[in-house]
Amino acid sequence: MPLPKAELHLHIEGTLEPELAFRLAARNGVELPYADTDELRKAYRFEDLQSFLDLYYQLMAVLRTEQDFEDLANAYLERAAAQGVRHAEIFFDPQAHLARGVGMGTVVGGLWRALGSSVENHGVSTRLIMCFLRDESAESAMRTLDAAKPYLDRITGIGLDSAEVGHPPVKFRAVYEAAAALGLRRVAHAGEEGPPEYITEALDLLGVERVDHGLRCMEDPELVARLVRERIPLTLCPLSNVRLRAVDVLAEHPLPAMIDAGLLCTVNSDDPAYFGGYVADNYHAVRDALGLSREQMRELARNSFLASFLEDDEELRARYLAEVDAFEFGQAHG
Ligand SMILES: Nc1ncnc2[nH]cnc12
Ligand SMILES: [Zn+2]
Repeated sequence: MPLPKAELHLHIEGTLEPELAFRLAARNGVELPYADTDELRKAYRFEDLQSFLDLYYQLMAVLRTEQDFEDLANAYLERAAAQGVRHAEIFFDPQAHLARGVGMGTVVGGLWRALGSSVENHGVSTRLIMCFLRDESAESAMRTLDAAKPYLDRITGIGLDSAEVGHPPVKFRAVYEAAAALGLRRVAHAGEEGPPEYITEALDLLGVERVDHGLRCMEDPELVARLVRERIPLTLCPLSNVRLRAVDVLAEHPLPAMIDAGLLCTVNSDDPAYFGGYVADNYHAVRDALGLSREQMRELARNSFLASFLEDDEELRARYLAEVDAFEFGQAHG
């Protein structure tokens, strides 16, 4: 049995495995510029965030109907459950679909058909977080928030993703204010490729409660001290960082230094279909490459539930935390 955990940084479109991509392409009459799944997999060599995003947006062309989004989410939830995920806060990128003529109702409706029955079907509780693409305009983000208004009963929060450098958080101040007024929780990618100042901006100008990645905070000791003091969770994605060259090799990942600094670190998979592993694979990879102890692994799992948006169900959070505390590690821990 795997260590119970929450996954807090997971792009549902990044769970599109090559086999499912080809199945949906055939179902929808979409032609992919790859002969087969092997040839597609060979394209999974990335230089940086942008080279990954190019493929990530290209493959989304196969997602067209509610059924497609439901199938995508169910495939993820099934894999996540097998990896010990008890709770998942799932990102989606509506602008990437709206731009292709796929409506908000199709995306949210399809995802919800899987998420709404996930506790019964997979034993995984879920929340949905709508991300804005930071390389699109602030006006487009505001229009997207408007388009989401009929669906806010199913959307817990907002996030900010896509190409980071050159698109500082300040650009989205107004839309974050509007989202906060609607009662939405706020997170943002910051400090993945962008500088530590973007993390500070996300905190001060967007009011984020969690920072996605936040890796580059380590370049600014004062920022680290603040993140520790304010107990701001970071959703780290170690295999993603290696694949997108934010770190050279896993053995050089700053996770141990971040834990030692007292940061509230969590481990997540980001876009597991593209980066070579789901969330337990990330836990195991850092355990092996960085020599994390059993108690550090348990702490990461505890942190994932502490950092989750379960304020509306503290009983459930307490139950998950008790599961982590009671977990008995096997030979290969975690
Ligand atoms: N790692 C990542 N960073 C920014 N945007 C993303 N969209 C999907 N994965 C992402
Ligand atoms: Zn991400």
